[in-house]
Amino acid sequence: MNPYIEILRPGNALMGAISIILVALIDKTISIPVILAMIAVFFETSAGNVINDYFDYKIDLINKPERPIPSGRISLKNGRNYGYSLFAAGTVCGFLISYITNNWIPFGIVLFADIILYLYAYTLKTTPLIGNLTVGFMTGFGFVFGGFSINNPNIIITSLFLGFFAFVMTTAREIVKDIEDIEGDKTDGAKTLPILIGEKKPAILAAILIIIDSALCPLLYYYHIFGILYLVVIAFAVMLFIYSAILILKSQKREIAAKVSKNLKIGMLIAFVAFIFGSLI
Ligand SMILES: CC(C)=CCC/C(C)=C/CC/C(C)=C/CC/C(C)=C/COC[C@H](O)COP(=O)(O)O
Ligand SMILES: CC(C)=CCC/C(C)=C/CC/C(C)=C/CC/C(C)=C/COP(=O)(O)OP(=O)(O)O
Ligand SMILES: [Mg+2]
Repeated sequence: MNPYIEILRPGNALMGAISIILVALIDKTISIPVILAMIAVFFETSAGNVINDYFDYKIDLINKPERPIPSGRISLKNGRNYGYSLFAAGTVCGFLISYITNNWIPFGIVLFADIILYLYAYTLKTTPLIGNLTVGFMTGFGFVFGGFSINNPNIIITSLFLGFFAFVMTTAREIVKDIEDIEGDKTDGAKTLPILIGEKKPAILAAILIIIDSALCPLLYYYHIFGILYLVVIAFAVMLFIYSAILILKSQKREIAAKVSKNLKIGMLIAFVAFIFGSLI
């Protein structure tokens, strides 16, 4: 794959863009602001990933040497400038949404995302739990950004609901990823939770977050945000989430953490499908 595409982590960027569609599906609208919001989140998620790899150069030489920057396929300078360009493109999209809708909250949200995603990569990532909460919050905030871009009060409230679930599950996955990356993070002096208090307690915290999200997700049906098909499909995601929670409680070995991280990502994708089916029936 072209390194300038690979470094975007296009799968994640697409997931971020799809989170906007999921909100728009509930409102059953597709508009220029919605399309611009999808593009904005794609660019902001991509920018966050690129600037993250720029600052993670030393860690990734150990943890992920095959990535574009540590492998030398993209120079540090080009990686930095590429990240800045993506932030600029996302910001322009945010400005256009606000200009079209005459509502300056979306533009404000994108400017906030520019700052937070840069700060995460530059420093927040190495602070215990704050880094995990930052990524979780920004992931959930993508849904809220979609709600404000549609600018319908009912949808804004629903987007907050969806954002909460994304926030909790992504935070849990970030903690699991820190357990997986503990060796590389140690070389960079990162103060992640597993480095500070060992792997067991972070594993318990991640499992609690996963179980909370899984226990509360039927509320999206109970409050009529999604129809009955949502319940049928989300059941498969919940089974995978619960299985992941049990796995990480039983063992915090790197390969188990990697497997749990992958399972949680798959569960998130199944949750996306549940949201889509739940919006239709
Ligand atoms: C129980 C329930 C309803 C859960 C909902 C979970 C849900 C829908 C989560 C949404 C996640 C989302 C919108 C992700 C978008 C982009 C993304 C993957 C953001 C976080 O990525 C950061 C991560 O560290 C990237 O690492 P990797 O995936 O290993 O490249
Ligand atoms: C609210 C708006 C306008 C956009 C939201 C944009 C979204 C969805 C952001 C989600 C959070 C995100 C993509 C963060 C990027 C930084 C990142 C890749 C975090 C994980 O990096 P590390 O902790 O270094 O782990 P790895 O690099 O090993 O994956
Ligand atoms: Mg990184």
